[in-house]
Amino acid sequence: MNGTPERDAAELGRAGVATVYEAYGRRGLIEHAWDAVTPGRRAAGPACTVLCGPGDNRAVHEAMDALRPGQILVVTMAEPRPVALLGDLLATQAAVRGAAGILVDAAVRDTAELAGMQIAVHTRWRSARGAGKEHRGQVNVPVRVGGTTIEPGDTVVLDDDGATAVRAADVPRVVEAVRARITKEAALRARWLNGEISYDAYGLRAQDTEGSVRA
Ligand SMILES: O=C([O-])CC(=O)C(=O)O
Ligand SMILES: [Mg+2]
Repeated sequence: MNGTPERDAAELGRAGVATVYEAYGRRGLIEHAWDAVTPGRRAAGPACTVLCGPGDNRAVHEAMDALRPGQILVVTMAEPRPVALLGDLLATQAAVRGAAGILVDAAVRDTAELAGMQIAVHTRWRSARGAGKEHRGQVNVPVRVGGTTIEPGDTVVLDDDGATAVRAADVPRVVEAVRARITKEAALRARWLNGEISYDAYGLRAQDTEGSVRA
Protein backbone atom coordinates (compact mmCIF):
# COMPACT_ATOMS: atom_id res chain seq x y z
CA MET A 1 0.00 0.00 0.00
CA ASN A 2 1.21 3.45 -0.85
CA GLY A 3 0.58 6.45 1.34
CA THR A 4 -0.53 9.96 0.59
CA PRO A 5 1.39 11.99 -2.01
CA GLU A 6 3.25 13.61 0.91
CA ARG A 7 4.24 10.25 2.37
CA ASP A 8 5.26 8.92 -1.05
CA ALA A 9 7.47 11.98 -1.60
CA ALA A 10 9.02 11.59 1.85
CA GLU A 11 9.76 7.93 1.10
CA LEU A 12 11.41 8.79 -2.23
CA GLY A 13 13.42 11.51 -0.48
CA ARG A 14 14.70 9.06 2.13
CA ALA A 15 15.60 6.54 -0.58
CA GLY A 16 17.68 9.14 -2.44
CA VAL A 17 18.46 10.00 -6.04
CA ALA A 18 20.39 6.88 -7.09
CA THR A 19 17.81 4.44 -5.69
CA VAL A 20 14.84 6.31 -7.17
CA TYR A 21 16.50 6.64 -10.58
CA GLU A 22 17.39 2.92 -10.67
CA ALA A 23 13.96 1.84 -9.40
CA TYR A 24 12.39 3.95 -12.17
CA GLY A 25 14.29 1.93 -14.79
CA ARG A 26 17.07 4.53 -15.08
CA ARG A 27 14.63 7.22 -16.14
CA GLY A 28 14.21 10.81 -15.04
CA LEU A 29 17.81 11.77 -14.26
CA ILE A 30 18.25 15.55 -14.26
CA GLU A 31 21.76 15.44 -15.51
CA HIS A 32 24.07 18.33 -14.67
CA ALA A 33 27.10 18.60 -12.40
CA TRP A 34 24.87 19.98 -9.61
CA ASP A 35 26.52 21.93 -6.83
CA ALA A 36 24.85 21.03 -3.52
CA VAL A 37 24.90 24.30 -1.58
CA THR A 38 23.44 22.40 1.39
CA PRO A 39 25.49 19.17 1.44
CA GLY A 40 24.00 16.18 3.21
CA ARG A 41 20.38 17.33 2.77
CA ARG A 42 17.87 15.07 1.05
CA ALA A 43 14.59 16.43 -0.24
CA ALA A 44 11.74 15.32 -2.46
CA GLY A 45 8.41 16.79 -3.41
CA PRO A 46 6.16 17.89 -6.26
CA ALA A 47 7.77 20.41 -8.59
CA CYS A 48 6.72 24.03 -8.77
CA THR A 49 8.40 25.00 -12.04
CA VAL A 50 9.69 28.39 -13.17
CA LEU A 51 10.86 29.35 -16.65
CA CYS A 52 12.67 32.69 -16.49
CA GLY A 53 13.53 35.01 -19.32
CA PRO A 54 17.22 35.35 -20.23
CA GLY A 55 19.20 36.65 -17.24
CA ASP A 56 15.96 37.56 -15.46
CA ASN A 57 14.27 36.35 -12.24
CA ARG A 58 10.93 38.19 -12.27
CA ALA A 59 9.17 34.82 -12.59
CA VAL A 60 10.91 33.53 -9.42
CA HIS A 61 9.32 36.39 -7.49
CA GLU A 62 5.93 35.50 -9.02
CA ALA A 63 6.45 31.81 -8.16
CA MET A 64 6.54 32.59 -4.43
CA ASP A 65 2.79 33.14 -4.70
CA ALA A 66 2.25 29.71 -6.30
CA LEU A 67 4.64 27.71 -4.09
CA ARG A 68 3.01 25.20 -1.70
CA PRO A 69 4.38 23.36 1.36
CA GLY A 70 6.53 20.34 0.53
CA GLN A 71 7.22 21.41 -3.04
CA ILE A 72 10.56 21.61 -4.82
CA LEU A 73 11.05 24.92 -6.63
CA VAL A 74 12.62 24.14 -10.03
CA VAL A 75 14.00 27.24 -11.73
CA THR A 76 15.42 27.43 -15.23
CA MET A 77 15.80 30.11 -17.87
CA ALA A 78 16.18 30.52 -21.59
CA GLU A 79 19.80 29.55 -22.38
CA PRO A 80 20.98 28.97 -18.78
CA ARG A 81 24.14 30.81 -17.76
CA PRO A 82 25.78 31.91 -14.47
CA VAL A 83 23.33 34.67 -13.48
CA ALA A 84 21.98 34.54 -9.92
CA LEU A 85 18.26 33.83 -10.19
CA LEU A 86 17.95 33.29 -6.42
CA GLY A 87 19.69 34.29 -3.20
CA ASP A 88 18.86 34.32 0.48
CA LEU A 89 15.92 36.73 0.18
CA LEU A 90 14.05 34.58 -2.32
CA ALA A 91 15.09 31.38 -0.52
CA THR A 92 13.73 32.83 2.73
CA GLN A 93 10.34 33.33 1.07
CA ALA A 94 10.44 29.75 -0.27
CA ALA A 95 11.36 28.39 3.17
CA VAL A 96 8.57 30.34 4.89
CA ARG A 97 6.13 28.82 2.38
CA GLY A 98 7.34 25.39 3.45
CA ALA A 99 9.20 24.42 0.26
CA ALA A 100 11.33 21.29 0.67
CA GLY A 101 14.04 22.24 -1.80
CA ILE A 102 15.25 24.44 -4.64
CA LEU A 103 16.89 23.39 -7.91
CA VAL A 104 18.36 26.25 -9.96
CA ASP A 105 19.45 25.64 -13.57
CA ALA A 106 21.49 28.88 -13.47
CA ALA A 107 23.37 30.50 -10.54
CA VAL A 108 22.53 31.29 -6.91
CA ARG A 109 24.22 33.84 -4.62
CA ASP A 110 24.36 34.50 -0.86
CA THR A 111 25.50 30.88 -0.59
CA ALA A 112 26.81 31.21 3.00
CA GLU A 113 23.31 32.21 4.10
CA LEU A 114 21.69 29.51 1.94
CA ALA A 115 23.92 26.85 3.51
CA GLY A 116 22.53 27.74 6.94
CA MET A 117 18.90 27.36 5.89
CA GLN A 118 16.79 24.21 6.38
CA ILE A 119 15.81 24.04 2.71
CA ALA A 120 17.92 21.91 0.30
CA VAL A 121 19.47 24.00 -2.49
CA HIS A 122 21.15 22.66 -5.63
CA THR A 123 22.52 24.92 -8.33
CA ARG A 124 24.52 24.72 -11.52
CA TRP A 125 26.67 27.74 -10.67
CA ARG A 126 27.43 30.17 -7.86
CA SER A 127 27.74 33.79 -8.97
CA ALA A 128 27.03 37.23 -7.55
CA ARG A 129 25.92 38.44 -11.01
CA GLY A 130 22.45 39.92 -10.55
CA ALA A 131 19.32 39.13 -12.58
CA GLY A 132 16.92 41.61 -14.20
CA LYS A 133 13.16 41.91 -13.65
CA GLU A 134 12.01 42.81 -17.15
CA HIS A 135 10.69 39.50 -18.49
CA ARG A 136 7.48 38.01 -17.15
CA GLY A 137 8.58 34.39 -17.64
CA GLN A 138 6.23 31.50 -16.78
CA VAL A 139 5.29 29.67 -13.59
CA ASN A 140 4.11 26.05 -13.49
CA VAL A 141 4.77 25.15 -17.10
CA PRO A 142 6.72 22.09 -18.32
CA VAL A 143 10.46 22.81 -18.23
CA ARG A 144 13.40 20.93 -19.68
CA VAL A 145 16.36 20.64 -17.27
CA GLY A 146 19.39 18.38 -17.60
CA GLY A 147 17.85 16.36 -20.44
CA THR A 148 14.58 15.66 -18.58
CA THR A 149 11.20 17.31 -18.99
CA ILE A 150 9.69 18.22 -15.63
CA GLU A 151 5.96 18.91 -15.49
CA PRO A 152 4.48 20.84 -12.57
CA GLY A 153 3.61 18.26 -9.91
CA ASP A 154 6.18 15.66 -10.98
CA THR A 155 8.19 14.50 -7.97
CA VAL A 156 11.76 15.81 -7.88
CA VAL A 157 14.36 14.21 -5.59
CA LEU A 158 17.55 16.01 -4.52
CA ASP A 159 20.61 14.75 -2.65
CA ASP A 160 24.40 14.96 -2.89
CA ASP A 161 24.37 12.71 -5.99
CA GLY A 162 22.27 15.23 -7.94
CA ALA A 163 18.63 15.31 -8.97
CA THR A 164 16.06 13.01 -10.53
CA ALA A 165 12.36 13.30 -11.45
CA VAL A 166 9.41 10.90 -11.41
CA ARG A 167 6.25 11.61 -13.39
CA ALA A 168 3.38 12.24 -10.98
CA ALA A 169 1.36 9.30 -12.36
CA ASP A 170 4.33 6.94 -11.92
CA VAL A 171 5.07 7.77 -8.26
CA PRO A 172 3.00 4.93 -6.67
CA ARG A 173 4.69 2.20 -8.74
CA VAL A 174 8.14 3.78 -8.25
CA VAL A 175 7.56 3.74 -4.47
CA GLU A 176 6.90 -0.03 -4.75
CA ALA A 177 10.02 -0.52 -6.89
CA VAL A 178 12.10 1.55 -4.46
CA ARG A 179 10.99 -0.67 -1.55
CA ALA A 180 11.94 -3.80 -3.51
CA ARG A 181 15.32 -2.33 -4.42
CA ILE A 182 16.09 -1.32 -0.83
CA THR A 183 15.23 -4.86 0.34
CA LYS A 184 17.43 -6.40 -2.38
CA GLU A 185 20.35 -4.08 -1.63
CA ALA A 186 20.09 -4.79 2.12
CA ALA A 187 20.41 -8.52 1.41
CA LEU A 188 23.42 -7.92 -0.85
CA ARG A 189 25.06 -5.60 1.68
CA ALA A 190 24.74 -8.31 4.35
CA ARG A 191 26.52 -10.77 2.06
CA TRP A 192 29.33 -8.34 1.22
CA LEU A 193 29.75 -7.57 4.94
CA ASN A 194 30.08 -11.32 5.40
CA GLY A 195 33.03 -11.36 3.01
CA GLU A 196 31.45 -12.51 -0.27
CA ILE A 197 32.32 -10.47 -3.35
CA SER A 198 30.06 -9.50 -6.22
CA TYR A 199 32.57 -10.67 -8.81
CA ASP A 200 31.75 -14.25 -7.78
CA ALA A 201 28.14 -13.80 -6.65
CA TYR A 202 27.12 -12.25 -9.98
CA GLY A 203 28.95 -14.97 -11.94
CA LEU A 204 31.38 -12.48 -13.48
CA ARG A 205 34.50 -14.51 -12.61
CA ALA A 206 32.97 -17.59 -14.23
CA GLN A 207 32.23 -15.63 -17.44
CA ASP A 208 35.76 -14.20 -17.52
CA THR A 209 37.26 -17.67 -17.00
CA GLU A 210 35.14 -19.11 -19.82
CA GLY A 211 36.16 -16.13 -21.96
CA SER A 212 32.49 -15.53 -22.87
CA VAL A 213 32.84 -11.78 -22.38
CA ARG A 214 35.36 -10.03 -24.62
CA ALA A 215 37.17 -6.80 -23.83
O1 LIG B 1 17.22 39.41 -5.23
C1 LIG B 1 17.69 38.68 -6.11
O2 LIG B 1 17.54 38.90 -7.33
C2 LIG B 1 18.49 37.48 -5.74
C3 LIG B 1 19.04 37.62 -4.38
O3 LIG B 1 20.16 38.04 -4.16
C4 LIG B 1 18.20 37.21 -3.24
O4 LIG B 1 17.14 36.57 -3.44
O5 LIG B 1 18.63 37.45 -2.10
MG1 LIG C 1 20.57 38.58 -2.07
